[in-house]
Amino acid sequence: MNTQSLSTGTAWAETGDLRALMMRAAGIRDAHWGRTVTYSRKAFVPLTNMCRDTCGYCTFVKHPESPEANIMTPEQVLATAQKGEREGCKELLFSLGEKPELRYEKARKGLEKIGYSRLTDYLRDMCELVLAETSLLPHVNAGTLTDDEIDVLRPVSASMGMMLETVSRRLTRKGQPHYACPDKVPVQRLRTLERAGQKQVPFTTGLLIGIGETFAERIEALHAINDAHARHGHIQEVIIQNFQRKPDIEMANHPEPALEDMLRTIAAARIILAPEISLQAPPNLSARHIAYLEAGINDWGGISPVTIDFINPQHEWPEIRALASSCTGAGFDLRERLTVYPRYLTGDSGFINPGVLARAAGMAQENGLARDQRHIGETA
Ligand SMILES: O=c1nc2n(C[C@H](O)[C@H](O)[C@H](O)CO)c3cc(O)ccc3cc-2c(=O)[nH]1
Ligand SMILES: C[C@H]1O[C@@H](n2cnc3c(N)ncnc32)[C@H](O)[C@@H]1O
Ligand code: MET
Ligand code: SF4
Repeated sequence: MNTQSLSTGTAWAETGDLRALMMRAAGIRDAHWGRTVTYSRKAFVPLTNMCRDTCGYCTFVKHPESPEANIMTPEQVLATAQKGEREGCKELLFSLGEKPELRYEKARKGLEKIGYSRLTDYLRDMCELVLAETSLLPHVNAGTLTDDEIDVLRPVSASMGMMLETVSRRLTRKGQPHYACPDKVPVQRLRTLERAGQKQVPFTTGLLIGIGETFAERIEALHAINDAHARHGHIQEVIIQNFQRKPDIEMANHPEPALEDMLRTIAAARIILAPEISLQAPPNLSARHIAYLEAGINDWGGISPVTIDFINPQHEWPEIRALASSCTGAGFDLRERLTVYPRYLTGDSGFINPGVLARAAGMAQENGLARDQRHIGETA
């Protein structure tokens, strides 16, 4: 816990000298993670774009009446997974809308047609299919989860995640991005974080920057994440994601966060969070990724050689070799990692279902990812 932030409010990060702040954060990163920056080679499966929420920034979601609304078939899921496998992916990222069947008759019918009454059960079976038919490790990003949903998904996934995004209740009011989004009520997000910890799921979370939150609210969110981690040890990584403007969203005219704002938030995150929590910012969202390294990140998240980023489709993934050479230019080695971090892969960690753990630990050993991840130049 950073006591300075508690005793002097947020001015130390919000208005203090930016260079000094970044250097302090980079020092913490260097001490724990060295000059290595990682990524996970993944294939992306947007299992469904139907969702009971209507976040003002989301371009991914489609109304069930829209001709673009869909649920991927098992054949489509498997085809994407196999394509990923052929390209050397080790992670299968399921990212999807939340509980559409609870709001829309049409979504309920769509699920019924394929034999399910609940999206989570279909997701579970698709994770199982990927485990049975490919070598990939499923990572589940399905938003808020109940105790029961975590129990259902835990045996068939290596790790899970949910962006906390914000702790601001103000953003759920009319006219705000989280208005009428039951899964974006901060207390529900915080409960999911806590449940994942209680159930020992290696967990990814993060902040969405620039949707109307104050700097103080970001600091509050970082402390909430760190406190949950202090209780359970389950937070493997925190993503600092900038809001991306797109023409087809409610927030089409909302400004994107400035680079300085991102850098201050990244540095504050590195200072507040326990050092073993990996700090991630997406490379495809900004041409400014070198500055993110200088502000203290050590990870780029999942990068796909086979699928587009369905959440921010206007941005292409950086070609992995090109990213490697720009990292080298900045004094960093780009290395691959698994979706789940090495500290959860010991037999007695208590995290991860034993079958999936055995597979992940085997993959880590085989590929030299158990500790110090493999250098990109040796793999490509
Ligand atoms: O390509 C993306 N991957 C996203 N990922 C995936 C992430 O890049 C990697 O899959 C994880 O780092 C695990 O390796 C998320 C995972 C979560 O658990 C929670 C939120 C996200 C958000 C994104 C995202 O916006 N775009
Ligand atoms: C998977 C994650 O993607 C994030 N997400 C959704 N829409 C956007 C956007 N326009 N810009 C940046 N991030 C976004 C949400 O925070 C979600 O949790
Ligand atoms: N619906 C989930 C969330 O918002 C995950 C994917 S968002 C495209 O957290
Ligand atoms: S961001 Fe996630 S929860 Fe919000 S509308 Fe999009 S899919 Fe649904």
